[in-house]
Amino acid sequence: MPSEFDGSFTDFLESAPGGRFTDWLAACAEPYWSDACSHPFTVAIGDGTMPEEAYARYLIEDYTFVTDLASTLGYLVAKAPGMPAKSRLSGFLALLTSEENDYFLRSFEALGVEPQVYETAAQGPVTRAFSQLLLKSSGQGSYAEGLACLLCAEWCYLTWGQREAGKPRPDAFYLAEWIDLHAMPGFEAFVTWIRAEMDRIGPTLPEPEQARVAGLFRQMSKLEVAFFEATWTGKVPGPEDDLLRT
Ligand SMILES: Cc1ncc(CN)c(N)n1
Repeated sequence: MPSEFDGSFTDFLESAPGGRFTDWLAACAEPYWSDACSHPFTVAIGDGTMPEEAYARYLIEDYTFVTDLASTLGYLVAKAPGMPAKSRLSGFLALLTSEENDYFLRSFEALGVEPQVYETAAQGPVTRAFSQLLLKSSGQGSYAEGLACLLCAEWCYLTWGQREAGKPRPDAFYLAEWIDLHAMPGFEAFVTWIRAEMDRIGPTLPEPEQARVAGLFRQMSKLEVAFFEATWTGKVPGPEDDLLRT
């Protein structure tokens, strides 16, 4: 778990010479970053204690999130500076809209969630806040801002996915495959690439832009916690909830 930090990247380098820009982002997002990666919902995916009802609730919300994530990737493909980055991002977009989409459809069927439910599901307040942040950052913000949001979402899932992959797989295929999708070598390679891309670009940004990028990563981490919390407990947070505040 990174220690909490609230200084600039230059300050961070003074305390951790040679430190990575992405390590600074994670440290600035504490405690939310670690809370997201270790949320009880993620542990229950791997240890076979996940209630079906909570997982169905999660998948319905997450399908709307992943739909907006696909649009986010479209914006990032357009903004990426050259072919190597466009190729990485579009490769992941292809995976999301094929293999991962297929995973959702098979899981909905197994859990008895009808197409009209997941195709027309209204987003709850957390997913709405997520979508606004993702789509605004990648559509109206800079490449670095959109990339910071993508990094947080995928790095968090790689972190818990790899941890849970160290245990025997649960019986339900929808839990076992969700772990595999987030622990497989191709996914790890993609997250390693996003980190390297952010580590390359981040240090070249002016300080106010670095701070904006760190703020987005922190807000995304907060929303990852709120998302797990809402699907785990079934409680819908109101506007007064700290996790929804920017
Ligand atoms: C909320 C959320 N965050 C991240 C991921 C990983 N793509 C996801 N499926 N859902």
